[in-house]
Amino acid sequence: MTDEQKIAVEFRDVSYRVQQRYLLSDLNFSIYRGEALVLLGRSGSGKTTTLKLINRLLSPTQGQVIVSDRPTTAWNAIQLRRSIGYVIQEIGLFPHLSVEENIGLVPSLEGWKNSRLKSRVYELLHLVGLEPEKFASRYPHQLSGGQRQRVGVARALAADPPILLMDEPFGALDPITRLELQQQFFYLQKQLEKTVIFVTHDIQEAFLLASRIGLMEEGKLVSLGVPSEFRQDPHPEAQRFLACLRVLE
Ligand SMILES: Nc1ncnc2c1ncn2[C@@H]1O[C@H](COP(=O)(O)OP(=O)(O)OP(=O)(O)O)[C@@H](O)[C@H]1O
Repeated sequence: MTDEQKIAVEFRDVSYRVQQRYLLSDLNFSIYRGEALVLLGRSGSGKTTTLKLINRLLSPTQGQVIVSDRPTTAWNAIQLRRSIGYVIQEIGLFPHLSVEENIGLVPSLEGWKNSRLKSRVYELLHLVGLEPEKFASRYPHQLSGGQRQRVGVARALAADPPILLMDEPFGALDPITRLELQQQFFYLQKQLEKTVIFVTHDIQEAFLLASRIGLMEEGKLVSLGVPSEFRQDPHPEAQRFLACLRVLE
């Protein structure tokens, strides 16, 4: 594979501003196929805004975000979003749709036949550790937070998108369920070879999941590297995050 073929998403000189305020500036980095890039940063550092530029919920005010070799602005927005799974914290499931209908939503919009759709939904429920017979017909309010997040992951995977965006998907869970989901997700990502961009402010989570960690501070990417490089990074914000890790050790 050439270097270009290895790249799933590329930020080229990207800035994003609202009126005169820059929420993101000078982002230049690539996300490689099959990697789990964790965007780490404190609250308000610009992580969510960066994710939204990938599935074109936002467009750069300067520069380009290239997804699968095309700038997001040249994509049909609907097609682009269907090729990118999106998991966010808590919200996201449609309350009036069953688990089965929630997971099957995108494939059914893509015109999948009922029998194929059902077997896909059941396969995905197995994959995320929920018994299909028990959960397929439930509604979101009949699930625990952890089960809802599993359904959210299954839904994001439904149409087999090559790219997954995950915005603090496990943030609201108790620590034990959280670790369980993180570990399962880690193996799932490796097995399915998805390109994942995962947002968190939790450095422990970053170390658990990341093939590379990108650190954001005030709308800038101030560090990018594999976890062992991050551990050695002298940048003050990296040091502040690493100090949180040491408290836990
Ligand atoms: N539409 C908007 N208009 C103006 N400012 C915005 C808008 N959206 C976000 N912001 C600001 O941009 C900054 C970055 O927000 P963003 O949601 O990307 O941060 P984050 O790192 O994801 O934070 P968190 O971890 O709290 O979710 C914040 O200061 C936020 O208040």
